[in-house]
Amino acid sequence: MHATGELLAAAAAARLITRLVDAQAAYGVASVVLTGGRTGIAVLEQVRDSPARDAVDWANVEVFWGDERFLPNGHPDRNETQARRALLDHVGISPERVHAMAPSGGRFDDDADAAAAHYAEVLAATAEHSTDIAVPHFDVLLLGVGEEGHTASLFPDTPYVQETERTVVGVHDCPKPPPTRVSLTLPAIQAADEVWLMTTGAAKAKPVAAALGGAKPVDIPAAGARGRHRTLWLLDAEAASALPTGS
Ligand SMILES: O=C1O[C@H](COP(=O)(O)O)[C@@H](O)[C@H](O)[C@H]1O
Repeated sequence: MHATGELLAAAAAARLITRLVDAQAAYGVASVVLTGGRTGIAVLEQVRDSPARDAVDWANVEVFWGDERFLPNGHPDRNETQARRALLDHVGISPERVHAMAPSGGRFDDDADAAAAHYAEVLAATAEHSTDIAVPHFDVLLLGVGEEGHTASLFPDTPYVQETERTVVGVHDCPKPPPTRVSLTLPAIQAADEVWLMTTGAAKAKPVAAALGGAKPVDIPAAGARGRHRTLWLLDAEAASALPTGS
């Protein structure tokens, strides 16, 4: 737990740099799944501004997204646009290693389900053969948490959070704008080696306490986000304020 959101973002950025360096030492290429949201983007800005930033060989980082707001290419609210501005435009990423989810108005026009099916194919194309789910090896998958407990674009009490077959879904009628999104499903998220849930602010205290208190994913989707080897909650004091003392 960190005293402020700013400290949390700086600490998470330092962890992320280390995780990517370690993954590159082990495999040559590291892979990260990015999140949108205020905290997720603040972490990327901190990576950008870190003196340790170029300890990472950015040309050998595969970049994916956990969810996307289904908006036109370059829209300021797209998670991709924000991640590019915060970090990707500032480091020597290989364009072919950046796997963004499709925008609306392009190849798939307004069909978010088709965009999701295409992203599932992108993931399957480099899937690990050692697992039974068609996604690549993800070293670290970053997530935010919404006020009602959503994570990626999986909202409570929806069929999307209960999906067991598909790795990517088009998400409709979201309670938080924009209403149409594309999201990894919980099985895809759970295939990552490490899942880091990062959030700040008093409005997140209740969903954080519920998720860590054993809520069902259908009620609090963040409760279902777990990594194969590690699940890390990175919180500021306000977001941690409803947790039992000593946790
Ligand atoms: O819309 C989204 O919101 C969540 C949480 O965002 P925050 O601003 O409350 O931190 C984020 O995790 C997700 O990627 C994004 O699409």
